[in-house]
Amino acid sequence: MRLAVKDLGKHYGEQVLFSDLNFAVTNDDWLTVIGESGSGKSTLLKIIAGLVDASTGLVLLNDKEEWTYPVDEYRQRVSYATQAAQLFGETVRDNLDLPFLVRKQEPDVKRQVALLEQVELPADFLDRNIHDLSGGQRQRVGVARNLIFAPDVLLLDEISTGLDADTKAAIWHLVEHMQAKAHFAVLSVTHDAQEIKSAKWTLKIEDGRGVLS
Ligand SMILES: Nc1ncnc2c1ncn2[C@@H]1O[C@H](COP(=O)(O)OP(=O)(O)OP(=O)(O)O)[C@@H](O)[C@H]1O
Repeated sequence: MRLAVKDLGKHYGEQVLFSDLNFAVTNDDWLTVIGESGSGKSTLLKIIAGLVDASTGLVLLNDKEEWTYPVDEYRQRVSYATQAAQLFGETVRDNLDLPFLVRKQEPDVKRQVALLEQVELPADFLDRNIHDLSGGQRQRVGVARNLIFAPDVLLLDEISTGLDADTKAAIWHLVEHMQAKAHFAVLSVTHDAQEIKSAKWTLKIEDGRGVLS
């Protein structure tokens, strides 16, 4: 698997966020995306997720442009998690059933419970009403939903912002554990000092350019 960004640029009217971004990620890579507020980090992830159009350049998944994939297939391969996980329906189960339903499969309760346990939520959370969850619990359920089926690329948009240290640790533990098992690539946008400090590979968006280091 290889996801590449080629000469990518984005502007809103006169406002140029970035231009000529070039990089590629492959299995087991973890690229941490940093830069000042407003530099376009979230926009970059949304372009890669297929939610926002680029102004110039290409996003290639396995050498094929992202738009050539059927939308459902692309979303399954390139999974996007945001700061405020959008849960829907009534219960946690509704949310963890979704990845199975879009694949026309019967929900696998064992797998759902295993994922919950990895983010330190007990099995009976499956029947919790989503409105009764704390922010950190919602985020854990959101990330568990992204990882029920391993994607090729996991996009994390400031998912640990505002979370307490235990919740952050539980979520990172799940992502690292699943990456070691399934070998997907991670692109993670963050302002978290600890996360930036421990990053092995970073893309800094600075003055509209991307600097890899
Ligand atoms: N749909 C839109 N229309 C016009 N401008 C937009 C739109 N979406 C984002 N922007 C602008 O693009 C700029 C970059 O936004 P983006 O959210 O990508 O930045 P960011 O680097 O992720 O910022 P932060 O670190 O604060 O989350 C901002 O100035 C924002 O106002």
